Amino acid sequence: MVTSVESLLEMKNIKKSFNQNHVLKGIDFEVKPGEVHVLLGENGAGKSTLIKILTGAYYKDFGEIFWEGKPVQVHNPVDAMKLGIATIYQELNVIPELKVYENIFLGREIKLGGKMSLLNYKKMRKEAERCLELLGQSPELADKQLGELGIGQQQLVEIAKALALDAKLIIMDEPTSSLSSTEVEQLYLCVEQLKAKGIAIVFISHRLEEIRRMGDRITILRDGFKISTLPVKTTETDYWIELMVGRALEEKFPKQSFTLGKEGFRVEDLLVEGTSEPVNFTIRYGEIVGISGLVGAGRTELARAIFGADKCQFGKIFIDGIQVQIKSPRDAINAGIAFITERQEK
Ligand SMILES: Nc1ncnc2c1ncn2[C@@H]1O[C@H](COP(=O)(O)OP(=O)(O)OP(=O)(O)O)[C@@H](O)[C@H]1O
Repeated sequence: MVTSVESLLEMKNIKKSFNQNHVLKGIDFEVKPGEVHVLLGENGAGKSTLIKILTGAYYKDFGEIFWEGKPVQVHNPVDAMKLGIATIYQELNVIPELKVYENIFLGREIKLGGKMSLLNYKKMRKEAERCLELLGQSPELADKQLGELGIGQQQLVEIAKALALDAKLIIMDEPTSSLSSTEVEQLYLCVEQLKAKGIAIVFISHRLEEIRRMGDRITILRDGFKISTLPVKTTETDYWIELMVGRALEEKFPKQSFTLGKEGFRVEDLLVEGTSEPVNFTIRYGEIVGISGLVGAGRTELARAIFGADKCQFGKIFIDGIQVQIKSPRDAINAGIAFITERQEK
């Protein structure tokens, strides 16, 4: 008989409610060593709640968790850490003023022993170098001050921290949302190295090309139910989306012919706090204009300034060719501008 690869993690029939809100309604989720397992679902599908149960931030109402085939209880983050579960959050948990190796051992410093409890810097540095090398990084990185590194490298330091803890499963929650394209490539390479060492990765992402490139299997959640677990390579992206949203996709982008109207909105030399370059753009009636940039590039600040929620330092706004003064959201609403904000974190 051919036996399948043993599971690293099995979550069975996991249920969780917050008061009357049944968020997880009996989820099964399995991860094998050395695989990248993607969790996909619309906002509110229950991905974060499932992960928080796994990492000990929440406790399940019902269900079982098996780790390397044995039943386990994860009551708190320390339980998860002891099993070998590490999480890389979007907001990195690092101290810029410290060196890379000090960050890697933050809170778990290696002591020299003896009464003075002095720290064993040499050992920490050496161990940090080993973890960085496992990720394909230069060992010299261990001695750099963390604040001098870009976000991508800081994230790799978080992953090195997970390795120093002997993590067997690393959870990455939207890890590429703050990274430049070069940094994303570096993360892909690092994930390959982790996989080669048998470390499993649970990857939460909405970016379908990224899932296609990195994922081995994908589990799709919808409204607190597990809809399906599929191999990434042999299934179509449209099929994942259908399962995620719960309907067929014939109408994804219905063909339309459309003529754009005249200019309705114009921004001239708008200088927003925190950005160095003034912004200029126009929007015609019937047109959708996207504002793109990495996290921290000033996208939200620009939208807030246009809506009068933040002060802009300089610049002009025109509606139908007439300059308007927007000093508050009330001014913006009176001028016919509405603002749908990004989702508030709970
Ligand atoms: N601490 C909490 N108290 C009450 N309700 C909560 C809590 N945490 C999550 N929820 C609710 O659980 C549901 C699932 O949320 P969850 O964050 O797990 O979804 P998600 O799939 O991770 O979504 P997203 O992609 O937006 O992060 C939502 O309706 C949310 O409002």
